[in-house]
Formats: sequence, structure tokens, C-alpha cells
Amino acid sequence: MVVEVEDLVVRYGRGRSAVTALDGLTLTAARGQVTAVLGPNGAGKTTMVETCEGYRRPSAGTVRVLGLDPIRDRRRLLPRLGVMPQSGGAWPGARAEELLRHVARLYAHPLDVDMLVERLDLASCRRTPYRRLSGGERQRLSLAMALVGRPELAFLDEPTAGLDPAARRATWELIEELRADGVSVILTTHLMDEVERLADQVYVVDHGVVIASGTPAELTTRGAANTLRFRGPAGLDLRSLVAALPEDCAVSEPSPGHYLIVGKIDPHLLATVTAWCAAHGVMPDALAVERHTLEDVFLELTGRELRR
Ligand SMILES: Nc1ncnc2c1ncn2[C@@H]1O[C@H](COP(=O)(O)OP(=O)(O)OP(=O)(O)O)[C@@H](O)[C@H]1O
Repeated sequence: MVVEVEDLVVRYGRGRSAVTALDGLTLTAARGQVTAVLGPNGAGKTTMVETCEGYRRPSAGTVRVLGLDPIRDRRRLLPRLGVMPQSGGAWPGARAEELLRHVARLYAHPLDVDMLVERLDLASCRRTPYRRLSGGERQRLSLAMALVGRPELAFLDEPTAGLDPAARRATWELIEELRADGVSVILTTHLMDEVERLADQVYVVDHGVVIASGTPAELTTRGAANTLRFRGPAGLDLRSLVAALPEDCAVSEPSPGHYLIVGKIDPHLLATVTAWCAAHGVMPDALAVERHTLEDVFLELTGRELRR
């Protein structure tokens, strides 16, 4: 495990005005994987990442990063980490390329700066002072600065927030390459498609605790079962269809001629349904499988939307 967080509590302030940002958070991240921490605004994602980076002291609980204590072993840890903070962290007057080259010089075996500039589409703003960069350019430069040192473990705090679709795709591709190179990535996000595309393991966090975890596929198929819909003649004999399906499937006709099957929808089940239709002379129109998204899962767990 590259990150082990156990019963982590982090409070800001004291007394009555204290805010408990993390309230007993437990998670682990495996080497060479992309681990996503997903949650709405204020869930505690940034606090968790900053505590792993050694910027925040736990009020209780333990944190180990690459087997080390982020505060006590900070000097040994920092050269092995890549950190992309949510905002800022650069000198306003320094030019984009200058900043990146400066950071690259702090590491023993940096990546090729020109390659990163090219990959993250920063060529047109090489000479632009940081304070004049657009939000998206800052974001991409910040990612380049996190990766240039060839980190073993990269913490990326909402790496694609505010990026246009092309920049988002370029960022995703870069993260996939990092994983292919054996880099471990901890990613915070509130974007479903990002998690579904990139994450090996997801922790859904709300109010400072983990409320669900698993692979994206596990999270979207468990509990909240998937749905198969089709249209056909009204009043089909559903008892015979139910008999043909696995026990945990529910079949209904919510309105005449509209059929709904709720359960684990896999290719086998699809074949059973179409075979049943064929045997009964039914043409299933508008046959559609609806997969639950992580958004649905979050809504079911908390009763709230993930995006606010
Ligand atoms: N320095 C601080 N002082 C006081 N409260 C803070 C501080 N930083 C964060 N908080 C509070 O702690 C809670 C968790 O914030 P945090 O930034 O970790 O959440 P987040 O999940 O990263 O949110 P976002 O998606 O908006 O970045 C919030 O209620 C926030 O207001």
C-alpha cells in the first residue's frame, strides 16, 4: 500500500467554532493504481490530501505514505511525491516554462520539460507570467509541475476542474500513462466520468467519512441494481417471463406495453429475455440497458446530488 489512512480526524479551529473536516476517515491506496476520492464540495477531500502531504496535522488517527509519516519523515518523502494542489502555489511573476524548469531542477531524474510542455499544450504560454495565465493554463502547468519529478506517488487534487474537454482528455491520457509506468495516483474529484474512466478503486467521501468504496463497476452494480427496458404489446404474461429469469430479478409493466426488468443485467440475462420474446412472438422494441452511474449511487446513499 502506498497510502494508509486510519480513523483520521482533522479539525480546523477550536471550541465552538471548530470544523471537523475529517471524522474518522479510513482508506488505503495500492501501488501502481489510480485511487479516486470522490465527494461533493466540502466533503474533506482536500483536507485528506493535504494531511497525506504533511501540510496538516491529524487531530487523531494515523497516516502512512510510502510507509512513512508525512510530518516526521517529510524530507525523505517529498522527493518521492508529486503534488498538484487545488490552486496557487507559484510565484505570480515567474514565467510558465521558467517555473517548470525550476521545479525540474529540484529532482534527480526529471522528465523532459519540452515533452511535458508539448503534451499539456503549454507551448503558447511558455513565456507568460504565472499571474497572466488562464485558469486552464494554470491547471495544466500545475499538473506538469506535479509530474516533472517522476514521482512514485502523485496527489492530484481535482486535476481537471475547469478544463475544456480537450484538455481534460489530454490530462486523462497522461494519468493513464503514469499508471502504465507504475506510478500510483491519488485523485480527488467530483466528476463521475473521470472516476469511471480512470479509477481502479474509488472511495466515496461525505462529511469527512468514507460512505462507500470499491471499483467503479462494483459501486455501480451493487445495491442499486441495473435496469433493462423494452416495449412490446401490452399485457404480456409476466409470470412466465419471471420464471425464465434469475430469482433476484424484478419484472414489471409500469405502463401498458412498457416493461422493466431490474436486477443484475448481464449478457446472459439479455439473451434469456430476447429468447423469451422470440418464443412468445414478441418483438422487444427500444430495448435498452440502463447502467447506474456513480451519481445515482451517491444519490441513493445520501439522498443528495453529488454536484451542487
Ligand atoms: N483552513 C480551514 N479552516 C476552517 N475550515 C476549513 C479550512 N479548510 C477547510 N475547511 C472546512 O473543512 C471542510 C472540508 O473541506 P475540504 O476543502 O477538505 O473539502 P473538499 O472535499 O476538498 O471540498 P471541495 O470539493 O470544495 O474542494 C469544509 O467544511 C471546509 O469549509
